[in-house]
Amino acid sequence: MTETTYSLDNIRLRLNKLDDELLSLLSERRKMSLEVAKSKVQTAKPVRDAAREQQLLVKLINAGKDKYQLDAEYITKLFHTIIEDSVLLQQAYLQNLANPETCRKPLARVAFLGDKGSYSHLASQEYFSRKNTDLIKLNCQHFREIIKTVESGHADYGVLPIENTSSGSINEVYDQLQHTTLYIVGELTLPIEHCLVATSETKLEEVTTLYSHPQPYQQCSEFLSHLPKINLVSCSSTVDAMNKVKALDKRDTAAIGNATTAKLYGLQPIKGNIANQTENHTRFIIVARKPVEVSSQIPAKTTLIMSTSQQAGSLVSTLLVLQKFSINMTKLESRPIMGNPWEEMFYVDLEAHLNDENMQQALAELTKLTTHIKVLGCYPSENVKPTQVKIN
Ligand SMILES: O=C(O)C(=O)C[C@]1(C(=O)O)C=C[C@@H](O)C=C1
Repeated sequence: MTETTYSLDNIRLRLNKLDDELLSLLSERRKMSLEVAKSKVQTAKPVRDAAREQQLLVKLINAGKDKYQLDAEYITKLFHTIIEDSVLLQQAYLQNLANPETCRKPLARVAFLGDKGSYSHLASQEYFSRKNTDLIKLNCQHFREIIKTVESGHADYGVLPIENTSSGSINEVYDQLQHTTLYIVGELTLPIEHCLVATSETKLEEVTTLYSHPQPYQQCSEFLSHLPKINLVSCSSTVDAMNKVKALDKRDTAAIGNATTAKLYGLQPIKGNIANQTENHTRFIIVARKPVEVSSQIPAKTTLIMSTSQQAGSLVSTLLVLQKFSINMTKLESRPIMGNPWEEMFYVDLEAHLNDENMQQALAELTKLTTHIKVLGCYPSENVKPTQVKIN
């Protein structure tokens, strides 16, 4: 019996061709998503249609099982990504129609923390590429500088990390929002994949000095607790940390950062996946001098900042208003008010359009119950929650 010979070169050529066909089909699907968006402009239907997504996923899972021997989990994961892309594309189209002024700008000056390759830079690139906008990058050394650069008109937008799934809220950013005249106009969640990075010769056991921004350091605290002898040197950003490690070129020195960025700065990952949680994500907010209009066809978030009187139950009474108007709160954060010891400012993220009737009524009631209240912004929710399907 003759054995089949498998030529790797030949298989790779066939794979290349097939992958190219997949790309072409994905591009075709994107064009259709845009046609759907145009049809939804005419019919005023919401972008998201959970029933249609259910139907689609069930049909695909069954076809995968019966016709193609593809398992349900694989198909679900793949199509959650495809549908997320379709939703975000449609949202971007509708947002451009709702904001013709900004839509006409193919270039935006964007202020963010750190240099090329910092997580804030990656977030800025992803956010603005979805909007088909090229960036003029304005690197900043700290959060206050980002806010000031936008407030003064030197930048159109600022990108700020606001919370992380491992280390929680970024207090410094919340404190900056207390006094700014800027509005939140968008959000983006970025997966953060921390590695220990160093020069190519460095071994993990040799590392005694770690350069890091405090945030990644906190997010990797469990891994770092197993390296008790390590000394931390605090840096202004992950890129700053990598630059310093590269310049020192010492075998006992490492930084925390992203593997792709490390290569950009001549370093290598020596240990991957070092964050406390495998699902390590950071949510960024985008700030600008003018608020945005949010299309009523897409899910929106509204962020409020408020302070209540120092009486028992005063915070509870504000939360009851949200319950009364069926408004879902996705985050509540409290921060001290500078100069007023023991007084707190509350930041509230709501799943609501500012212009909705129930939101307006809730706002009117909240205004009576609070000593200070301000809308920090109403913006498209870019967190596309995957539709769950029951697989038998
Ligand atoms: O069919 C629609 O209504 C679409 O918007 C398209 C689509 C998809 O990409 O398949 C995207 C979002 C909806 O939630 C459902 C399906």
